[in-house]
Amino acid sequence: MIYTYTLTPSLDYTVYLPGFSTGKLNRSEEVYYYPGGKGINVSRVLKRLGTDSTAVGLAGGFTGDYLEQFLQDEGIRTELIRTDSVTRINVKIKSEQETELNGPGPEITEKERLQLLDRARRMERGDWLVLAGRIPDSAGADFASELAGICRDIGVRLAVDTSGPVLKELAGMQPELMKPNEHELGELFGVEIGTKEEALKYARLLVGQGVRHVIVSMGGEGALYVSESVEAEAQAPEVKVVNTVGAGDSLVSGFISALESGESAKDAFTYGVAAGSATVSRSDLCRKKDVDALAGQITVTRLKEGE
Ligand SMILES: Nc1ncnc2c1ncn2[C@@H]1O[C@H](COP(=O)(O)OP(=O)(O)O)[C@@H](O)[C@H]1O
Ligand SMILES: O=P(O)(O)OC[C@H]1O[C@](O)(COP(=O)(O)O)[C@@H](O)[C@@H]1O
Repeated sequence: MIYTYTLTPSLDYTVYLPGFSTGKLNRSEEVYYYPGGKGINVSRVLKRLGTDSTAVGLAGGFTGDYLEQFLQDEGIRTELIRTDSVTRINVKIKSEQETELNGPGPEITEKERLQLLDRARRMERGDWLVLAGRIPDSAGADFASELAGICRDIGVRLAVDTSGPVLKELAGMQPELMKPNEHELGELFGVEIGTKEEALKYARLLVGQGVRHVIVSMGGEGALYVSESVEAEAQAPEVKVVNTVGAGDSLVSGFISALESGESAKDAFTYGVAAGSATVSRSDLCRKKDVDALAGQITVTRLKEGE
């Protein structure tokens, strides 16, 4: 089973308008209320790609009710702990530019923290735990490393798609997959990353620390894949950009879904990039038929042989 962990879910209030000015009244023409949070997006895309998962996390208030119902209506298994904090609303403004306003995550109590850790203890060898999105300070400084320790002890494959100082700790705990974008990778090593060559250098350092698969996503530039035996670079296909929210999450979903179907890491990487780009071209995440079509158009260059 694949479990996605979202400590900071959201309702993504997504508005489209032709022009947006700060300090003025703006009227939007089209609005959507999508469930959000990175792990939630991973579960939604996995479902569309035909792979089941369970969305674990916290939900509260009217937005939490909406979120849970929405996921259940899509046939996604949920194990959301009900919390007193109202699930945040993240505002995504789509105009000439994309502007985002993300709220803080919930205040996590000690009881909730222990529940999240206990749930991981009941997972089985070979399961995936996808830890995605921000980890609020209230979860405690050692939450992520405790969770990673549980995964390591049981043999649960940990996929990490988060940001901030916790990335450094997790990199040393043998996660199966890390998917930083170039900025998160740079932050991890205290450098600015501007080219694929620089990204490759730091991705190799992560593999050297014991991460099995490293994917560095670089927006419209595509992505890099690095493991001990294979290194590859993918060009993203040209697509009309409608909404980039969830592109990184879709990449993670495409990669895991394809690996679970028995694809090689390189083919899974290609499928992941296709899923990321297919998501960008739609308002509400990718559809399988678009991912399948794009996967055939992606150029992947092997930088190192193997597998
Ligand atoms: N403008 C774009 N055009 C085509 N594909 C894109 C674009 N932006 C993102 N993607 C696809 O989505 C993937 C993840 O995007 P990225 O923005 O790097 O992730 P994150 O959301 O984690 O920052 C990219 O590797 C690429 O495949
Ligand atoms: O575009 P990405 O990075 O894949 O993730 C998008 C998701 O992340 C969020 O922006 C939340 O991010 P954080 O948990 O890092 O605050 C959600 O609103 C959105 O659904």
